[in-house]
Amino acid sequence: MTRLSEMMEKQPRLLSSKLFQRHRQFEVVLNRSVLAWKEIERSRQRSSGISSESETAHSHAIQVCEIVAVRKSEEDDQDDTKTGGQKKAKQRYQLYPHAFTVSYVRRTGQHQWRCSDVTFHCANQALCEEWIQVINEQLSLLASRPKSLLVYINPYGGKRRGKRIYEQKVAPLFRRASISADVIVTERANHARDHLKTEANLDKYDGVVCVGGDGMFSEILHGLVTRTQTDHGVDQNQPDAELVPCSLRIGIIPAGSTDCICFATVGTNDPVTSALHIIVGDSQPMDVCSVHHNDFFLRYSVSLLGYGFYGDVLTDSERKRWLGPARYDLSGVKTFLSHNYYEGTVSFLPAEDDMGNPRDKLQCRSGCHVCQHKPSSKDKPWETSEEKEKSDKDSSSGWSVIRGKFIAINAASMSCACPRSPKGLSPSAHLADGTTDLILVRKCSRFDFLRHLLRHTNKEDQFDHSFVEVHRVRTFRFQPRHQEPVSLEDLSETPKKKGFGPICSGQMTCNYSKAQSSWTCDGEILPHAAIQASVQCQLIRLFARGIEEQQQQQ
Ligand SMILES: CCCCCCCCCCCCC/C=C/[C@@H](O)[C@H](CO)NC(=O)CCCCCCCCCCCCCCC
Ligand SMILES: Nc1ncnc2c1ncn2[C@@H]1O[C@H](COP(=O)(O)OP(=O)(O)OP(=O)(O)O)[C@@H](O)[C@H]1O
Ligand SMILES: [Ca+2]
Repeated sequence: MTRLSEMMEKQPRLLSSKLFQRHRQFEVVLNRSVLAWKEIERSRQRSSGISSESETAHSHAIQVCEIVAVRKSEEDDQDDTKTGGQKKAKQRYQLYPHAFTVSYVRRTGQHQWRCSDVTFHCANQALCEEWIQVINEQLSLLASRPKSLLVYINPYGGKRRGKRIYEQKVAPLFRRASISADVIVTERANHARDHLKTEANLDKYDGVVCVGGDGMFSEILHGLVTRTQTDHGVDQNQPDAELVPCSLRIGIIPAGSTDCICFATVGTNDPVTSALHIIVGDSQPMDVCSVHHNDFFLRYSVSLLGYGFYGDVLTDSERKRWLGPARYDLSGVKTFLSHNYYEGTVSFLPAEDDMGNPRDKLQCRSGCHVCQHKPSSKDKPWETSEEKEKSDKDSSSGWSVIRGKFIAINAASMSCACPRSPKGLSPSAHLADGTTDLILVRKCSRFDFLRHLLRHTNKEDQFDHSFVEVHRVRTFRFQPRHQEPVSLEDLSETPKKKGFGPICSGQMTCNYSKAQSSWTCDGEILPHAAIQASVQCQLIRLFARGIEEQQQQQ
């Protein structure tokens, strides 16, 4: 076949017909990108001088790429039967028994999507079949849509509703869109990760879906990234290794406690919305931060890598798993009252100036320009501030070094927006820019820290405090103080950690050598306090499109 005839073959056919919907006649047009229908009666009224006010209400357009499926209608598909007009529907069905139903994405506000149906009646069977065939031809040209998925369900995540959510809300939509799914209900923690790492035949699939929370997503991330590196002979233990991006996209059906990754990539944590993003084949690249201790790989992070406050909250909340999502609030209050601080040294390599900065109020949204701009060199540092203490070696290589007493050290590779904090830990962090926002909260009063925390829940700037600084970085290191060579002067200082009430209490004692917190890495506790973290730009892709700027109500 010649190239021209090949191209002709791939060109979708266009259609235009007069079809019926309810008791009205519509001009229905399908072109390359849009299916549109407009009521014929109303247009005539307009041309005869009668008000055309209601015309827009009766003219609709949907993007072909947002059509879920088309099928031959059953009698039940008649719109009027649902709205009580059974008699009319029956009459029309007898008059025009040949009908087809198009299922499509409808936006309902708050970034939520729903699957809606519209049914068109045709004058004859051939026309009806032609419409179904042409719409299906168009859908088959959408190459980014998955046909086959591997689904892992955590039956114990969040409020333990994962299985029900999948069976009742997601599986019917996948069936409607002719997506085949192999489902594995996990039997233990790390079941999904281990299966992906070694057993799963990934050639069969166009994507992997997890039904659960951020912990379950983390399992899929680790399974898929590790599998990809193994297949390509890349050693994850080398902090400088150039990791190979994963070819399969990941879908998240939210059914967990925090669902921060779903929330920050879709704008809501709603299972039906996520299922529809998978069906239409959306693709959102995402940064992954690799975390090492010396030359030993620890974990990957996509959301929050936190030491001090959040590390302590997570450590405490692990013992309260039975409480479900409320465990974070209880441990949060307890940790807040403990008011601990930790000493150490943070070194980081700042991102270039043109990568924006965490306080520029440029939020990462669908089609984000910052994320589309790929830096030419990873090593060009931005200018470092004078206040920072720098060793000769470090200043020459572009590293900034900050030594201090910190209540929290947080690295947010994405905004970390979630229902608890709708704008997130770093509202202007980007999903796929190859950087993480490093937030340092220095020792301050309880009252000041509370003011800072509260700003995560309102519109005020949580970085606008003298004790908070934030840097956009490509890589950073942390060294807790007690692991550094200790000078006599250091030893004469007071203990580095204070508790609430009795000074020696809880998980830590006043023992100087234990004055450390732990890192929480997307909700998992790391076994080492001294770490090195590097952002791997766009290592994975999700079935998402980022948060949409404007809600088009339909
Ligand atoms: C006064 C209200 C202040 C509210 C401040 C809320 C800030 C919340 C920021 C949430 C950031 C979540 C980042 C998500 C990370 C996920 O990868 C991870 C795995 O699911 N989840 C957590 O680490 C789970 C982290 C959960 C952290 C909950 C922290 C709750 C703090 C409550 C402090 C109460 C102080 C009360 C004083 C009277
Ligand atoms: N069958 C299982 N039994 C026990 N634990 C499991 C099972 N399957 C997965 N897990 C583990 O459960 C943990 C929590 O899962 P998930 O993220 O789905 O729910 P969650 O309640 O939101 O937790 P998180 O707050 O960590 O996001 C995960 O770390 C995962 O490894
Ligand atoms: Ca990022």
